Amino acid sequence: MSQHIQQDSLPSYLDQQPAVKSRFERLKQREVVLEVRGLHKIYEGSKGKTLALKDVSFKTHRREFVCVIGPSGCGKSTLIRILAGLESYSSGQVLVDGKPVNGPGRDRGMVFQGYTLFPWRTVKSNVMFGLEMNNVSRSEAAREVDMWLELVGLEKFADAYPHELSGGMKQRVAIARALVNQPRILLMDEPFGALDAQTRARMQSHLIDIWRNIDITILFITHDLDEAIHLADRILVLKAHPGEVQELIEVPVPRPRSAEQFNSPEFIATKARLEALIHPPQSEAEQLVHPHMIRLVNVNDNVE
Ligand SMILES: Nc1ncnc2c1ncn2[C@@H]1O[C@H](COP(=O)(O)OP(=O)(O)OP(=O)(O)O)[C@@H](O)[C@H]1O
Repeated sequence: MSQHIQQDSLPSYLDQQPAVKSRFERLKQREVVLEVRGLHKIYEGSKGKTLALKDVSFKTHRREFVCVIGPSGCGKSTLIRILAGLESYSSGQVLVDGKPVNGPGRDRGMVFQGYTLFPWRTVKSNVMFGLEMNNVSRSEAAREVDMWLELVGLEKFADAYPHELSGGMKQRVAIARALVNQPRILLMDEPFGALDAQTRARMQSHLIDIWRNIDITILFITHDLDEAIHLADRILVLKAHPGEVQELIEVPVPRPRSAEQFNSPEFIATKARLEALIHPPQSEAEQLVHPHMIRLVNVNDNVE
């Protein structure tokens, strides 16, 4: 497919091929695993109150892959921390399988951007941690851990320590650790944000493989529009100040997904829509506002 598809010859991101359309119809008939209703979050800080989330509502169906994107400060991390039960909310409801979320629970696994492994524990012992917390017997835990390490392709590194692993491998351990409790939802906050481009692409396909093979619903935060389109069934687009739902986009790119699709008309049309939502053209007045640049040190040479 040509890299240079003219914007005006693009299909609409709302157009869906029959296979994509029927997949969404089936998806919407699956049970709702996560429901967020009228969620508000107000932070009270030294500078007064910040309305971080305003009336956020959406539903996620079983085995759906939802990505959340939006400009910096739109409340993505606040949202995922509330869903994980790590942050309180001011009003609204968060329901997992119809039950209100009041704190962290086994039904939700979490993977963060930073490497959050315990450096003094081996890979196996890191993955076992979640099971120990839930009082699973050692023999059962060992069996479970072996299975999950195999799923993320790290069985040969079971006895390695985190400092012996690459960034991608550490995130695979973090994924195994989140999945070992067999949660209903995997909450991922920019999990591949610190990886180099090649490792990131490999981790994306790996995550798709895992998701296809197990009964898991994924909510994945990213800044990267390509990543969101490549991974998601639907993309929740938030806007900032206050963080509100702008649109919930059904990604028209067929599955199975592959790197070749990055240049397909559906992909490009979806990306153009996301860009228009996230980086709307600046008004003339806004364009005129430049930060005041001051020269802090004496420099004589001209760099241009
Ligand atoms: N603990 C806090 N106290 C006060 N305000 C906060 C706190 N945490 C976040 N905020 C504010 O809430 C809003 C949403 O922040 P949040 O970190 O959730 O956004 P984000 O979309 O994840 O940002 P980024 O993409 O830059 O990580 C911002 O205006 C932020 O300044």
